[in-house]
Amino acid sequence: MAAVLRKLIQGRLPALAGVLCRRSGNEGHLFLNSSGSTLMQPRCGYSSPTESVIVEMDKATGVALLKLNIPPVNSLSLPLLTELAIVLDKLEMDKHCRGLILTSAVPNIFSAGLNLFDMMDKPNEHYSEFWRAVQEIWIKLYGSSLANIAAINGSSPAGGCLLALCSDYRIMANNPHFTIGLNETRLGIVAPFWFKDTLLNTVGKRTTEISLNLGALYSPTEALSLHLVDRLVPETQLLSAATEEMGRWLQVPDHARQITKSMIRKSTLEGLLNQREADIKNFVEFISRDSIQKSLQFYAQSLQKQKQHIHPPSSSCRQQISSVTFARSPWYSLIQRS
Ligand SMILES: CCCCCCCCCCC/C=C/C(=O)SCCNC(=O)CCNC(=O)[C@H](O)C(C)(C)COP(=O)(O)OP(=O)(O)OC[C@H]1O[C@@H](n2cnc3c(N)ncnc32)[C@H](O)[C@@H]1OP(=O)(O)O
Repeated sequence: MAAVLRKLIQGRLPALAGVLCRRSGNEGHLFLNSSGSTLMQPRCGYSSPTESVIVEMDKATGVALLKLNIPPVNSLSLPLLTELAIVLDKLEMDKHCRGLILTSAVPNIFSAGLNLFDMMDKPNEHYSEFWRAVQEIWIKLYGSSLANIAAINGSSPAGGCLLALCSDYRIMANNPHFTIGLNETRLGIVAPFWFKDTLLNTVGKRTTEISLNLGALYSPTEALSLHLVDRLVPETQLLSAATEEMGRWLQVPDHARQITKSMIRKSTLEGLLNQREADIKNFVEFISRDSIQKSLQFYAQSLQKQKQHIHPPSSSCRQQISSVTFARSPWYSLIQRS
């Protein structure tokens, strides 16, 4: 079974594998730049603010801390997804790496989900390439043989929530301004079946039904009560809590944990692996419809407008606006009763 998981992961993006550069003089740190070309060039200074995926490897424990670093909101664009795929391959192939903690280097945002502009006003070839990259990340993360903990240090809508759902365990910073959930229907789009399956496997059918249909975004406290996340901690303790939790997962022999994980996730993974091309075709057909494009444009504009109403838009104020707009969910009480 572990071999099945490994096979799922290896052999994808083979041309890109192995091009990570290791920072000389700072052992165990991998840094990638959002420009594909720089990936090929070993560099000695990596403190530029344009680093989009940062990996800090603790060689003593074999735990990699992976930080998404694309301000302002860590939206999952095609270049970011491509880089992330390379990093995940590299970590999977590193025999010393046993665990992965996924978090964000951007204050208050874990990830804003898929980059809206990769789904708007583009040729079908772009949609197709973009969706393949989204699939790839899900396959790698959901099928990862590593113990994987999400340290959710900010808002995490839609694709951001999906990233967190791929982990084995989710710890969220207990900040009432943060929200998490699959809110796709609020944008006039539809979460594909494998987003749905990932949520279903985590929170069960009734909560999935209500959450997905209504596009609900939850506060950390709500998310905990629905088992969308496993634990809340004060923001300042998030990384230490994730590290401590990782210790618990790494006490289990890797092969036993990997085979168990594979047994539980294999059929869900195969659901997509067996029909990737059809899923890409569906996505392209759906996203290129005029009505869907209009919905996305309207939504993207509404994000802009929220800011225009406030002068000047302090970051704490903007955070509150987003929370009020998307998070307060009257349907939450329905779930509580169900
Ligand atoms: C038959 C069925 C077939 C089905 C086939 C499949 C169908 C399609 C499936 C598609 C699945 C989609 C998944 C997704 O992930 S869609 C993305 C959803 N994301 C969101 O809804 C989040 C939107 N953003 C926010 O709510 C807030 O930005 C956030 C709470 C994350 C942060 O708030 P804050 O106030 O701090 O920041 P701003 O809102 O001011 O944003 C700053 C700038 O960032 C831009 N932005 C925000 N989110 C995105 C994004 N997702 N993509 C690109 N850009 C984004 C925002 O516009 C601001 O830009 P400017 O500074 O230029 O104004």
